[in-house]
Amino acid sequence: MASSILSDCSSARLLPLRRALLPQRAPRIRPCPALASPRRLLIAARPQLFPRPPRMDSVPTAAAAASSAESATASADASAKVIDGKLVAKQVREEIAVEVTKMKDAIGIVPGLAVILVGSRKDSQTYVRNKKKACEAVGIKSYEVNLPEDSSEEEVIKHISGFNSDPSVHGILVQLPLPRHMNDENILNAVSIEKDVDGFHPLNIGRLAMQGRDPFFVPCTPKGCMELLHRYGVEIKGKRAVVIGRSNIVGMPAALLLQKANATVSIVHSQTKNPEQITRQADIVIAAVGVANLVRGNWIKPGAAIIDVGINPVDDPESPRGYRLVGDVCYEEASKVAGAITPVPGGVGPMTIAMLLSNTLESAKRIHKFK
Ligand SMILES: NC(=O)C1=CN([C@@H]2O[C@H](COP(=O)(O)OP(=O)(O)OC[C@H]3O[C@@H](n4cnc5c(N)ncnc54)[C@H](OP(=O)(O)O)[C@@H]3O)[C@@H](O)[C@H]2O)C=CC1
Ligand SMILES: Nc1nc(=O)c2c([nH]1)NC[C@@H]1CN(c3ccc(C(=O)N[C@@H](CCC(=O)O)C(=O)O)cc3)C=[N+]21
Repeated sequence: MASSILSDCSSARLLPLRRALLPQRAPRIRPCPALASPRRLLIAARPQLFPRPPRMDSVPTAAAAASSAESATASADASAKVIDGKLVAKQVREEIAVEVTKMKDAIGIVPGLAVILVGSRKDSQTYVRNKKKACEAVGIKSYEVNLPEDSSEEEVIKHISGFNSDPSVHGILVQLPLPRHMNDENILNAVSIEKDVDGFHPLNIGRLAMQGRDPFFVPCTPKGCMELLHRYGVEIKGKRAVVIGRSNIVGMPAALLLQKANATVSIVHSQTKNPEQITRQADIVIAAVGVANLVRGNWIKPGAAIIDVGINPVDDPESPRGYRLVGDVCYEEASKVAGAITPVPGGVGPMTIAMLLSNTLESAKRIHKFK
């Protein structure tokens, strides 16, 4: 039966349609062996992960965060706390909306975000549309430029330069991936670091990596992961963390942030031997790979906090879209072992957009010296 096959982490299939939409990434999905029974022993041994209530002391926050932790659910045999990114992102957006209004009333400035999209990938168009909607909802002004797939680097850079010198724009985002003929580095380098709300400029990444320096902006997805850990009261200092994936936009900055927060960090990548064994030592796992259900239940230390960044479309004839999204972590298995876990969808994704709004507000405040 299709539905039971799809609920099994071992047999979800990457959607062929989406395969065509992901030219820079080969389809990656792990057929997994049947569940081994010893994992069940781990469940009994699961220690207490959350000795204290969730903290709410970082990005603008509200009492609602407490209710997010309280609303964390546990299904019949899945006992991990659900880290509800959708709910936290909503709270963050509400807090940003308040700040935007305050700023507008006090100094007449409305934060502005410019998004540049090159080409016509359906997934990128959807992301850009969602970003625009999110901006509108909190009162941030959005500017959008759509360029054809065969545009030159110079054309893209011309638009970036225009936004760099436009005082109504406080944040600039170039949607990735760019067409193959373009050099990402040349383009990302052209964004003024003061407006680099994605945090992808090499100088921002360099500052993130250095002791005693701070970047202008922290990349949105890793920032969202950290925010979820903070808001759910997951202790980071002195803990062992494993980041699976080392991309410039997620894995690498996530590892830097965990390290800055005083975790002891290991990075697992495509050439790592024994990734299961390394991951099993972690109190905190951030998975950012792009392989559906790569991380199985037996990779996880009982009680660990799992942040699943992966967004992988898999066939689902029962879903209206014909596919559904799953993470890099086999949720079904992991939620029986972990102490807390983000779902996909509804985990890190909505936080990425919320952090983009947060970075745009932060930029406008900094540029206009508004506290
Ligand atoms: N939720 C959100 O907001 C966001 C979600 N994403 C999703 O996160 C996932 C990762 O994205 P991104 O970082 O851009 O992907 P990349 O393809 O750029 O990087 C993937 C990383 O995973 C590593 N990797 C690949 N295969 C394995 C494996 N079998 N075992 C261990 N490591 C492996 C690669 O290693 P190596 O370096 O050796 O090649 C690489 O470092 C995707 O599913 C993407 O859609 C991305 C951005 C935002
Ligand atoms: N310059 C740039 N900055 C980015 O931050 C960037 C990018 N390029 N290119 C693509 C990736 C991917 N990304 C996501 C954002 C939101 C969701 C998201 O909201 N996902 C929903 C599901 C959405 C759905 O149902 O389709 C969720 O996980 O709940 C996912 C992925 C940002 N990225």
